[in-house]
Amino acid sequence: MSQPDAATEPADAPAPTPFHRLADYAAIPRVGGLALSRDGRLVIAVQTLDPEKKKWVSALWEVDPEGRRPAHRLTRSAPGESSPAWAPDGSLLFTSARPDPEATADKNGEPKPALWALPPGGGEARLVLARTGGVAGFAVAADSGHVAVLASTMPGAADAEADEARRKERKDAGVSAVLHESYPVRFWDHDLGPAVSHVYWLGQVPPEVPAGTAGEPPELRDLTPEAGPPHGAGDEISLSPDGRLLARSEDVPDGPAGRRSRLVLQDTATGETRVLVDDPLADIHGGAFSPDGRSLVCVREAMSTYAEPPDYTLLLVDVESGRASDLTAGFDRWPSAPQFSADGSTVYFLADDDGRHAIFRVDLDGGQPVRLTEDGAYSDLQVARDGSALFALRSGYDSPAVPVRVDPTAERQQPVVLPNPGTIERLPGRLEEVEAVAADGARVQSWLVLPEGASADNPAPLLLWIHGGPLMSWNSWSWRWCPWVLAARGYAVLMPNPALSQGFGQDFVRRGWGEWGGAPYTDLMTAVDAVVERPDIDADRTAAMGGSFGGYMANWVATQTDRFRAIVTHASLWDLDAFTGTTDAAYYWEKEWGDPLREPKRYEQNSPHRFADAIRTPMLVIHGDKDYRVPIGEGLRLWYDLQKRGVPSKFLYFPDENHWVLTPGNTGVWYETVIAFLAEHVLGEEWQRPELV
Ligand SMILES: CC(=O)N[C@@H](C)C(=O)N[C@@H](C)C(=O)N[C@@H](C)C(=O)O
Repeated sequence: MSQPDAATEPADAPAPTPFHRLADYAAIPRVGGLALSRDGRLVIAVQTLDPEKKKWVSALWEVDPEGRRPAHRLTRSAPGESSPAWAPDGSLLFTSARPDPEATADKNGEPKPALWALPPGGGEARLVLARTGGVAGFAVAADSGHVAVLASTMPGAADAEADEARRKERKDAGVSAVLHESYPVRFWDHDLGPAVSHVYWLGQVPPEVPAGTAGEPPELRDLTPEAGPPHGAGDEISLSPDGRLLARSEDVPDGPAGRRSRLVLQDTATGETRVLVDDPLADIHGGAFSPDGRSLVCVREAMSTYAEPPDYTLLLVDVESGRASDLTAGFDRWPSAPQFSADGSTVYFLADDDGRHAIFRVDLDGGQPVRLTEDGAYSDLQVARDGSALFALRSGYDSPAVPVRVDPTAERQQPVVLPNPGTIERLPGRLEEVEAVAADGARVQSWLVLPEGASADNPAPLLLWIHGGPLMSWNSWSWRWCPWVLAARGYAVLMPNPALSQGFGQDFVRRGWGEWGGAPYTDLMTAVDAVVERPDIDADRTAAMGGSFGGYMANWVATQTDRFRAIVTHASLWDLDAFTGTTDAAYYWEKEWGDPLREPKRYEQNSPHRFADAIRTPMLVIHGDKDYRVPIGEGLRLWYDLQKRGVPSKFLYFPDENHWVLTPGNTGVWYETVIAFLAEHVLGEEWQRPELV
């Protein structure tokens, strides 16, 4: 079954859906980030293409929480606006690299994000705070309106001037080198050091000065003057409602080359710091204050070991004594992003559950968590101050993220979608949930996207898409890996959640722990075996693809079976030993796999490169040079190993992309190349080399 690619049709012919043409796909508005004010105003961040179509730019839109009026745009600037948060007086704070006569530009000429405020009644936004290294984030105290900011600062710089002078000195001397004395040195897509993040106390947002008057730059007090490499003061902060306390996750050494995080509390008036939760066997993340400021709820991640995967629970912590109790004991899911209810008697949180990322509620006086939402994946959870509603972003394979209103008392509900610019009117096919049973009896849940017209008379070619992580699951919309772009070209897309996937219980994770080539692989094959039995699927025309861990698995699939006609592998792990020493956080992986020199077993049994001779399937290798999570060496070595063996293969290389592909142009050629490669090998069409690569 093959459908014409609208890209080859006359440009003025209407495409049936925005997924048929990559240019239309790139132009769909993308909702991300939601903030609720204390008087119930709701704002979302919406990304759209800039006029040159070179990048996506975010703007803030106001959404009607009652769902009666259409959303309207609040901000407009070329660099865009993001990270919205309301102050109690109704002004809207956000970060933006938009120009301002008084804003400090980065001395390399790149404007950096600064803190801005939109007045309560609307009008012109004004600059609140600019730093040479930019404002990386901020927190607002819910009742008092005090503000703390995160800003990267050069070592030893006592104030903004010294920070700027040190940056200039390096620039003038032509120095970009960093001397490290502790591990790690990189994180996902950026280098660590020499500047590290500090937390500054801004206090109340300074009042607006009359037009034409130069206001004094606000005075900042460094709450973390001792912040040092590699991660400085961290990047997760929250303020108590009265602004008197600041909670943050602080990164500390864990063995000679490892890190873990603990929860610290600071008095914002004196800067005095005390460790609130510190557990040598766990990472402590986040920390949301109760409405009365007396408790905090945070996430405890029991660190993994060679024998056991990590496990997560919610801790309720008494601010005064530091006493912590487990709020979700016995709950066989991994809770995250907790928030107190308006009256402080309940905690709402998110957790992967059975191919969904649902909202849950747990009462402080005991009882098991209750799932509030039926389908979809939720994020950006916000609690209305009067307790009447929850607001969040909801996505799924049926919809990209859109703002929704959720009833805090109802169970397994479908939320009310609020008018917004990101709703998709029509998808090019339909979504089904399917399941299969593995040899050991485990249930393997999958999402199956079917193209329009797939039937027994017209069976669709099948694409197995493998998720990353691996401790994640397919449950939410992804612009990066969108099955509907492939469905619009006639493919059915199978997205299984094999062993190691989250949301199916701890035993399901254990089935694959340290044995990536075992149950995770066989579960995927079980899912494919079940789906190719369907009359609307063409069992002879199949391909497999995945990114990151999904890329590892795509490589592993290539070494284990010739059943697929083509394999696409993006940002993939190829040689597990080489990967472990060069990824940004080696200690994370060594917990599961062991030290490669002392405990080589898991590397030997699971590293795809050791089985390279078995590969017969044509492969498309994709990698970004700036990927510090799965370093480029993995892609280069894989490509060389394929070429050396004469395996039909191509290498789509992105010199300036990282673990993700972030620009519209590169995203376009990513999809175009994948589509062309699949068309050649799966559909038997002639190879069409994408023009621009
Ligand atoms: C510290 C760490 O490595 N964490 C993992 C979640 C991770 O980054 N895994 C990658 C190999 C991966 O698969 N990434 C996923 C999240 C992706 O989709 O890029």
